[in-house]
Amino acid sequence: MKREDVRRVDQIAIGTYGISGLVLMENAGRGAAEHIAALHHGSGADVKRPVCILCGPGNNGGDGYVIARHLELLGFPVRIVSLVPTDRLTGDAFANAAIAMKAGLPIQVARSAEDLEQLLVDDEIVVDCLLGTGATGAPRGLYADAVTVANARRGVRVAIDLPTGLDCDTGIPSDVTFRADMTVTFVAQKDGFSNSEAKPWLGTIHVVGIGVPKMLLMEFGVA
Ligand SMILES: NC(=O)C1=CN([C@@H]2O[C@H](COP(=O)(O)OP(=O)(O)OC[C@H]3O[C@@H](n4cnc5c(N)ncnc54)[C@H](OP(=O)(O)O)[C@@H]3O)[C@@H](O)[C@H]2O)[C@@H](O)CC1
Ligand SMILES: [K+]
Repeated sequence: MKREDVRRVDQIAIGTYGISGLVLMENAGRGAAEHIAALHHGSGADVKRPVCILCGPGNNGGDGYVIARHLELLGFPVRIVSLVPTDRLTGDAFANAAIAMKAGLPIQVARSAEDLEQLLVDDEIVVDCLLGTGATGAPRGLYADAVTVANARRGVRVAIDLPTGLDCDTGIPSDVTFRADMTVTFVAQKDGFSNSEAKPWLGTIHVVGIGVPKMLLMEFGVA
């Protein structure tokens, strides 16, 4: 699907079908958490690797707070590094950040590249909830720093909905693009994911349904 179409599907699901955006976000985050948890089985070790979730300013970041809550339930040590103070979040993202805070999930705010250098460590699963379909252009400022630092760490990298920096319509990566080992994308594959140039940045792709009715998916030719 095209970026604008998948955003339209979300809007129609909420505005016309009456599905709460919180329900869509919960389905997205729970589905993503289950794929992240499944990464662990291969390692055989019974100790679950710690997970660091990088959260941006929008609903892609909102997914990260849901993922954190579900990964904790699945037994993973989890922490959140947000690039914005949580009171800067709005809507469904703010709602899930507030739930995460009340639930005692560890949240740290990174304000500079130095903060990110200290907060991101090796041997974690790093989850990219920085930018999703709301991104325009190459990652700017602290978002570029976060991608650069995350790519430099030794660990498994998971992109949520799309790797930050990758244009999901064309598949063309920016100079700074999150290099994912796995991408969990919502509703449907993004058109750009079929561009071979995008492969090194996507890793293994999983599509997670978020509860959008089949009738609506069929209208957009994805069911
Ligand atoms: N209910 C739903 O809709 C569901 C949505 N879902 C999830 O939401 C995601 C879409 O969320 P979204 O629309 O909030 O956009 P998102 O990508 O999080 O943030 C964009 C913001 O970042 C900024 N920004 C933009 N470009 C930038 C750049 N180059 N460099 C730096 N900053 C940049 C800009 O903020 P501004 O700078 O304008 O303040 C912009 O507003 C989607 O991918 C999926 O994961 C799922 O949960 C399913 C249900
Ligand atoms: K992302």
